[in-house]
Amino acid sequence: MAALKVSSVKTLADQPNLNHIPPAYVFRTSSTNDQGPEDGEASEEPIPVVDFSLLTSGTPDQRSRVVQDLGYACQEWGFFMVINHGVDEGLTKRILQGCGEFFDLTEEEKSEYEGRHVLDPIRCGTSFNASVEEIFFWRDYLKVMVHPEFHSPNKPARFSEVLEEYTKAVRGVVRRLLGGISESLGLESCHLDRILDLESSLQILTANLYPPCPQPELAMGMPPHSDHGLLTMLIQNGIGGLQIHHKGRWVKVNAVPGAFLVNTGDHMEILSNGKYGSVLHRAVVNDKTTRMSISVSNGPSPETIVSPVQELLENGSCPAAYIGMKYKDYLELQQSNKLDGNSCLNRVRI
Ligand SMILES: O=C(O)CCC(=O)C(=O)O
Ligand SMILES: [Fe+2]
Repeated sequence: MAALKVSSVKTLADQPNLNHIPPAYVFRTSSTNDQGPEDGEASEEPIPVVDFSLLTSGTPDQRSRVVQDLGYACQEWGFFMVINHGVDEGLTKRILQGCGEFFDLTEEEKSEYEGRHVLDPIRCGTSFNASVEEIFFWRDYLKVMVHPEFHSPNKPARFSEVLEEYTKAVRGVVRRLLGGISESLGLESCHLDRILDLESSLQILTANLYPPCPQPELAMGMPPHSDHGLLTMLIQNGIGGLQIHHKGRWVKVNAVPGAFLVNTGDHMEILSNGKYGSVLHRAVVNDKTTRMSISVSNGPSPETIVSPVQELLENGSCPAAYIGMKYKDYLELQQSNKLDGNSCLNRVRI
């Protein structure tokens, strides 16, 4: 029997006089709300900031300080903001606008990109994996694989040029950051680039749309999860909602305007043998404004088998804590299941 199609949250939120969310969207009940640190009120704390310009053109001293900052941010937080990254502000505006226009296409136009399989290069839909979920998230999405092979929906007009330009610029920043992170692990700066075959890195852009929700305290935009890949680079339309899990608490991310919000992914945890843990994060919704975020996941090449870096295992004195798995296979496993914490990592933990 064909699965029942779940309509977009955008369509739902556009209904006049929507005062309640349908029961299928109730993620939290008042009895599970604010119960302890797992679901408690999010706090505000200063989050690590990395000045990218010092990594690329600072003095040797400044550079080594940034490498240290990166190591600290990856080890203690799994999250940091990147400022002075050199990606043109106009380009960032255009990609946000282009993704907004994609969500504004008619349902019929968008249905061309629904996708049948989780590894289809272009997919749009609602929630995370509506075919296996009982509770839906207050989120619509567009996912596009942009590297090593470039794909793009052919609407809206000129979207594909902006998509290509933006994701290429992000790849440049990611490669330099990974060079710094490689050094922070005591490796040569090109080490990760080489063993992960970053020339053919798999890069996926995901646009997330969170329309205003009449009962934001009951719904969830994206539940707690970790990302596949090495680094996820996120921007948003000026509206907050991202929270990260830090030392047992949820921390609200108050973004520095123009900064990239960067989090470590599962494959960073695997290759660093657990030193740089993949951070849990979630997106909450609000009842006033549509929030949009664009996350770009950056992984190794699809064929790379990711396992802990040999040099970090210190000749057997520190045993590998993860088995190797091909990145493409891990991705398929993660995308085919429900979004549930970092449960996919358990499949490769020894
Ligand atoms: O919208 C956000 O802030 C988070 C999005 C996210 O976690 C993702 O796309 O993986
Ligand atoms: Fe995420």
